[in-house]
Amino acid sequence: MTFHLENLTVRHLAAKRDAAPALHGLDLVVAPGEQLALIGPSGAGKTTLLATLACAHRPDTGSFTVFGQDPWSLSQAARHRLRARLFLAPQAPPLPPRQRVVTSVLAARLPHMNLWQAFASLVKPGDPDAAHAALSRFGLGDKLYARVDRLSGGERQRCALARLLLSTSEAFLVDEPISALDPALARHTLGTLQQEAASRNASLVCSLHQVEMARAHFPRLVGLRAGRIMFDAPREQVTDAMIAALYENENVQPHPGHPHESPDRIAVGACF
Ligand SMILES: Nc1ncnc2c1ncn2[C@@H]1O[C@H](COP(=O)(O)OP(=O)(O)OP(=O)(O)O)[C@@H](O)[C@H]1O
Repeated sequence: MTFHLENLTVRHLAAKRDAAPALHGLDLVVAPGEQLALIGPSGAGKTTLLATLACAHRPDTGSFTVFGQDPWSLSQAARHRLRARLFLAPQAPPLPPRQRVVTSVLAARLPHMNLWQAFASLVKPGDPDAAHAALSRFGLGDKLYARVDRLSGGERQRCALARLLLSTSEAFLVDEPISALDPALARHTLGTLQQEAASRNASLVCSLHQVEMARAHFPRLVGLRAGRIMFDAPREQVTDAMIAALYENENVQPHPGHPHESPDRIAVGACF
């Protein structure tokens, strides 16, 4: 199995001692090549679960294995090697702003370079053709030599995903990859991720706020709410009622304006 979680509880280090854990008693098994979408309201624990799978959060209790190994019983060096088999794509990728896109994408190969090769690749990109091919699959072939800080939010997200194509990872953990994309690009991006995962039999765990996209694209849906798994089922078995229960009472109430702030006053204030 790629991931095996039993009764896993995870608490953020920065959380108050009496705060509820971010994840409670989770049971989850993900096989090689399996593709699943994590859905659930804001704060449900999707990002925490992805980071836990990526061995970035140490669970409080329960059992957790990645490729059959408990990462937290390994030495730091062994855990680092295990992590190199996983690719975590965060929602806001921390790409160095002044770097060229080509250098940023080729950084996916740094774990396999010695110090000298790594330094040389920062000065002169080693394999721009590979970076170009990866970017092209996300529709960004023309951005090869652009600076990262001149990309739009959606382009930056896809630039980070292009790194995934150059990695040798066996599991992809992707946090809201389409949050900044229009519907056509979103479909294309999910399709590319899924194709890549299928071609290397990698597991794909992807968090999404777009429930209909999750239902349309992923064979298995895991619904998280308040840190607990509400359902884990093939998409055919996920009903509208289950989705409604997952998001129940999550509608945000509009913020009441101050009584003296008429829209006119706010608009005038905005002009000055
Ligand atoms: N670094 C942190 N320190 C303390 N608590 C945190 C931290 N990060 C997240 N949390 C808390 O953990 C819980 C789960 O957060 P998480 O970011 O995993 O949710 P999410 O489902 O990914 O939300 P969203 O859809 O808004 O991204 C929330 O209650 C959140 O406030």
